[in-house]
Amino acid sequence: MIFALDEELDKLNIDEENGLDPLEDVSSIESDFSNFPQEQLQQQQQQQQYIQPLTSDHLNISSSINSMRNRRRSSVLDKFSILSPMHTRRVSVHHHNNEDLVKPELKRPEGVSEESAIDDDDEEGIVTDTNSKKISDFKPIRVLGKGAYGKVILVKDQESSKLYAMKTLKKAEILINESNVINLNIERTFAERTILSQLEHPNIVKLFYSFHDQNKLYLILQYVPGGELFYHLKEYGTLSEDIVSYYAAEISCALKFLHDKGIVYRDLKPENCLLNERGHLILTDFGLSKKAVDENDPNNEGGDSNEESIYTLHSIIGTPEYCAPEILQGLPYNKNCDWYSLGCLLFDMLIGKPPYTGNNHKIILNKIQKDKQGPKIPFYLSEGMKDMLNWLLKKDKTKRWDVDKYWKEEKVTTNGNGNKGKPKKAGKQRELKFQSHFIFRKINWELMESGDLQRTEMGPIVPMITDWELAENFDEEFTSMSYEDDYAIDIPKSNNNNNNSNLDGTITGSNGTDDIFKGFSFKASRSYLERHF
Ligand SMILES: Nc1ncnc2c1ncn2[C@@H]1O[C@H](COP(=O)(O)OP(=O)(O)OP(=O)(O)O)[C@@H](O)[C@H]1O
Repeated sequence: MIFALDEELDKLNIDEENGLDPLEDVSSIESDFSNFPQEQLQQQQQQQQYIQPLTSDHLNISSSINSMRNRRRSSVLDKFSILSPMHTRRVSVHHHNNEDLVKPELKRPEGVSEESAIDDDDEEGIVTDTNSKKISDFKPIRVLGKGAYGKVILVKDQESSKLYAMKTLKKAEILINESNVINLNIERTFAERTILSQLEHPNIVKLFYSFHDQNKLYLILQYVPGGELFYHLKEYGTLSEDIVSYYAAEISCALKFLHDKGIVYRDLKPENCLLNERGHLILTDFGLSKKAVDENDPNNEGGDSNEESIYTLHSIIGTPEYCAPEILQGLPYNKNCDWYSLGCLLFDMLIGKPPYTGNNHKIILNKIQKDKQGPKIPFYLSEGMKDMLNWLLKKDKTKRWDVDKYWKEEKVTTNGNGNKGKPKKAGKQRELKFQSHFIFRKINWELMESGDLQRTEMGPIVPMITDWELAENFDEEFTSMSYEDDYAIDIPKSNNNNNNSNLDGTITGSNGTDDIFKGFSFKASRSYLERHF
């Protein structure tokens, strides 16, 4: 369901309902933490190298909040019936009869070849649709989660006994939709496989294989056994500032990495943040991510006019409670929207709900617009945290912290006069370097950015795992589900009965989907597989 928000979310406005207002307006807080003594920071960092593993003191148990926390899925394209501003890709809201359905011209997204791999330096890196893995290579164990187009199942490689998370997507669900959404669905499906096949980052889920058969598409992903951050938030209610700062740093590293590659993530929310066995945060679900054209790239010769620039994306997409206001308004946006979503996620972790909630995007947008001074932030948060939230949650994107630009202090910090370069605020844009912010005083950015920290240290919440196959950190709502429907091995129908299927599962024929999913299969290079297992 698209932008379908649980009505229960409104009930989370417990403070308003009870006449209590623990929130204060801190929009005027623009304190500059650049003056925090650096030596003291470094000393602190050395002493307390990383944040200590979780103790009960770290957790602000809030049963009233956690009992009401509701899952917000699925985040797909919004169907804007009322708002239809300029630059908005309009998506129809009414249902068609089959006869009325105008079959769109289906096309594989630009840039997706029939063969692909992470490296081409070893021959295993290149696969075609016919020699990739197949469903029968994996034994299903249990369901881990459920998305818009299928389930995510914990599977075991029959040959190696390694565990993976297998994301299944039903072709019919992708294709049987309102006609003008189909191409966007296909684009979304390919985007996830293409983007993930090109990434390698310690805080981003790894894709090892992808393939398809007659009815489904499969992504064989790294199994992240610690479950969703959502699951842990549901358990604990809210988290301490130390823990939140740690996750903020890990998510920021992943977002910055994506942005540097021209990718906007667009779907940051606790359901898409998983914890690995060491308690580090792993971003998953790249179905809404977009690799956009860099207008400044001299190699970009204009290209397809349908391509959206990284500087100006228009699709209305995401989960409204974590969406930047410009997206909700249907205005052009850029990678800066991910930093607003980070603000919403931090707010949620600290307070128990995102800054604005409501039954639909319009209610949320109204609330954002009504709140001239920005969201109300509780008085009990530290000044540093208030400052961070305030700068990320600026509704005017031109005033929002441009984290990509002001990411970190360059190595040489002296200006022409030999004075130490001092971060400053100029006009309305914040020029303080993100990594130097007070809330990150305990983070060793160098280790984190290199991935060494994730390899050698535990994160702040180390999930309880007695047996990886039990998937103990996943909601029973999912683990108790049947996987029969999503795992069924398709027996391709023979070619001479006009049923449009080939032995490799690709569809050919006159059903309008000719070869549309061809090129979906992928196998990571041998070196990549060896590095991660
Ligand atoms: N690599 C993984 N390891 C463990 N669990 C996973 C993994 N990937 C996904 N999951 C689980 O499955 C759930 C659904 O996965 P995902 O968000 O990728 O599906 P989706 O179809 O894109 O969902 P949505 O429709 O909500 O966007 C996740 O929230 C998570 O609980």
